[in-house]
Amino acid sequence: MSFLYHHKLMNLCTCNFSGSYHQAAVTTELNRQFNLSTEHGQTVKVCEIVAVHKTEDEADAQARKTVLVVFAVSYVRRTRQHLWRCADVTFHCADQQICEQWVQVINEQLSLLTNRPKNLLVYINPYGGKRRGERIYEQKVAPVFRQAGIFTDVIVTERANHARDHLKMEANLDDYDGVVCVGGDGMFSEILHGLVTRIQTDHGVDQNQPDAELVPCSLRIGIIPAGSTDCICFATQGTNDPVTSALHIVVGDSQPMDVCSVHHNGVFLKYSVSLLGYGFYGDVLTDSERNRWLGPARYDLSGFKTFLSHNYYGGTVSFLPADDNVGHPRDKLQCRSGDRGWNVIHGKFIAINSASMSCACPRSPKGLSPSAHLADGTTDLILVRKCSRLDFFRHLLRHTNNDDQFDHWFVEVHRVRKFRFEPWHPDLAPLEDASEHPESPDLSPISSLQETYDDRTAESSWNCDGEILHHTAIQVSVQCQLIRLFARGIEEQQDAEVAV
Ligand SMILES: CCCCCCCCCCCCC/C=C/[C@@H](O)[C@H](CO)NC(=O)CCCCCCCCCCCCCCC
Ligand SMILES: Nc1ncnc2c1ncn2[C@@H]1O[C@H](COP(=O)(O)OP(=O)(O)OP(=O)(O)O)[C@@H](O)[C@H]1O
Ligand SMILES: [Ca+2]
Repeated sequence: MSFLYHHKLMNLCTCNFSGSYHQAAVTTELNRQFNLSTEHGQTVKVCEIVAVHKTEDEADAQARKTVLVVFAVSYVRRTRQHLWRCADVTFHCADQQICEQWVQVINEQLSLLTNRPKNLLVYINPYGGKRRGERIYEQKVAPVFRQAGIFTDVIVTERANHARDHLKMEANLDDYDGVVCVGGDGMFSEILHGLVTRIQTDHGVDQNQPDAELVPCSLRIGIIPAGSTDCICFATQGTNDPVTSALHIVVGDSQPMDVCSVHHNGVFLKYSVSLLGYGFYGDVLTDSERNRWLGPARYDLSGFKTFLSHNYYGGTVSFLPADDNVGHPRDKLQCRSGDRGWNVIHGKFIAINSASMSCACPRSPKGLSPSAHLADGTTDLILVRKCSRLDFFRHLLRHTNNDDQFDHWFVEVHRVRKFRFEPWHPDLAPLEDASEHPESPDLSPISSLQETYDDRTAESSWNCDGEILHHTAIQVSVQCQLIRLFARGIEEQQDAEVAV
């Protein structure tokens, strides 16, 4: 008998068997990666099969006037730009027993994939982004989970911090293999805080100790993008598409990720996984909160306004470079305990950004720091000093094209493990910043906007993954691989099939 590839009636390669086809042979075939040898040479890996099920194909059976048994394999198909879709390939055969054997063996093989989640706790923010969280989940994600046989408990949040508090205090984490967040970066931040805090509490770890060794979370987090920026989702899978996210969850992907802990004078403030931004991105966020009703467009409006304000802020940044532990045999640094190798920079800054991942998002497909790594225990500290509006505009523009946004006299970038920021105290602030470029004329005529601006007293706020921090003096420390996502990082572009 032969298995027929639906529509094109292709023989399933090496499966042209007659008589009884015993289970071991089927397993061997599967172990050989389940080759659907079509004219396109397509291969489906067992680990990318979503589900297998017997189906009816009466119309086809009538047309051929034979009784055909049919089973369908749903699998992950890559389309363009890191988009994944669930595709079906249907097999026909005349022998019911063989058909059942195939279904059984494929299911057995799938059950051996222990990285796949079986029970998930899902939180939906109905107010994130364009307020489509519930619809996105019901229409695009729930059917994929159902098909893959995943059980879910779904909670639609009723207030801000509902998900965080539920995870922190109520949820029975033993019941689940993962937590799914339907929303944007702010909603992800809730899940992150709920989960990390819960694990530390359960293990008696005090988060207020900046040097505490935090306990990594065993539960993975899935992100179904339904927010305004969706940077964490975009930067970890290359697209902000709900179906793609659902499929990364189904196949049980695992991507470790660094988390920055932020303290103020020894008191824990927040965790961050993407952007910690003072100055420009802090001001954009503060302004945008007043215009939440505008949805994602609020960031463009506030970005434009903040750009025109052209504020800069005095302060001192100290950081511990990532390569400090390497040293040099002639650096005269003897082996002693305590913090060594801290660099200190005083200056007036338009922006101080710490990017723990690329922060790629639809607004900036390569992100704030295109080469930042997700799980290397470091964050990229980007210092944008006071410069003209035109220069800052050029710098921003380079986030949208292939030019190097760090290649400006007023921008420097350091890969660090820890950093601190201290705003200048008004009485102690130097009158002039020696680091300013001698030739940095402000070419724009908008200086009247700054009449009341005093850079010795002005303070910005920190944008911590889209949440405002209420302290400006902060200490930041990267916690290497504290959490894991249902993701695999951005895949090298493969020869994607064109969607039909
Ligand atoms: C000339 C065009 C330049 C466009 C430059 C775009 C750079 C965009 C870089 C985006 C980086 C996002 C980092 C992710 C941060 C998230 O944790 C956080 C929470 O979701 N999102 C934001 O804070 C939301 C941050 C949103 C920031 C939007 C900034 C828009 C700037 C617009 C400047 C306009 C200048 C026009 C002059 C004529
Ligand atoms: N039921 C709710 N009512 C009001 N606010 C909520 C509710 N559930 C969650 N939130 C809060 O809504 C805020 C924004 O949510 P979310 O991150 O999902 O969308 P966004 O801000 O539009 O997107 P992004 O963070 O990607 O820019 C979060 O800070 C979250 O705490
Ligand atoms: Ca990193």
